[in-house]
Amino acid sequence: MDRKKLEEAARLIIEAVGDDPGREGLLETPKRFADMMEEQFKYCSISNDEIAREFDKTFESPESDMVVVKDIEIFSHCEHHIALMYNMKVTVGYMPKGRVIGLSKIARIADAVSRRFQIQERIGTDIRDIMKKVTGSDDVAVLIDGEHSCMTARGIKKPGTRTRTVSVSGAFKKDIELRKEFLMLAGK
Ligand SMILES: Nc1nc2c(ncn2[C@@H]2O[C@H](COP(=O)(O)OP(=O)(O)OP(=O)(O)O)[C@@H](O)[C@H]2O)c(=O)[nH]1
Ligand SMILES: [Zn+2]
Repeated sequence: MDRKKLEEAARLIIEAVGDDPGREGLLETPKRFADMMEEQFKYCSISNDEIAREFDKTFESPESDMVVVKDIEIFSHCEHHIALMYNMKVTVGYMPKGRVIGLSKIARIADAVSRRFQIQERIGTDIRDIMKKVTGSDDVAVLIDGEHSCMTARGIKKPGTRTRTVSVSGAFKKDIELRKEFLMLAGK
């Protein structure tokens, strides 16, 4: 990431809104802003294939049906306003095909794809597609429930409004009973 540009951008924003980047309280703000951007947008230039390789660790497992990891808390930034998406809970389900992924890796994948300019729908499809690559299973379902500050704190200002999105593939798309079972286990 280009830290110099990030620091310059922060200075320009401070000036543009009419404050003084030279006053004491703001002196270190460009550096802090660059730190924050590096942290929160770490995966902007890292592809889904690379994320899949980073978290590609699976274990042999006896035959099992659905695995569901529920309520993984994430946050992200909408690509339209760079506003915060917050109080987001991600639930991921899949049908293992002989090997299972370490549970923490599912949360790591959800966390990684959130560190980009995003829309909620794409967070879901990114997680689904990476899960397919890592587990070798086509049967993956992702449910996300979240709040968008661009809708709750600015613009139309409707606090409490939540958005739910579902991204499914394979058997979860074809088999309505399986999809219902996932939503039941997801507890929504
Ligand atoms: N589908 C989708 N839309 C999103 C997401 N995050 C933000 N948006 C929407 O992106 C849209 C951008 O609309 P524009 O009309 O270009 O921007 P705007 O004039 O600031 O819109 P308002 O929010 O209505 O004031 C808004 O309707 C946002 O609510 C998301 O994750 N998914
Ligand atoms: Zn927005």
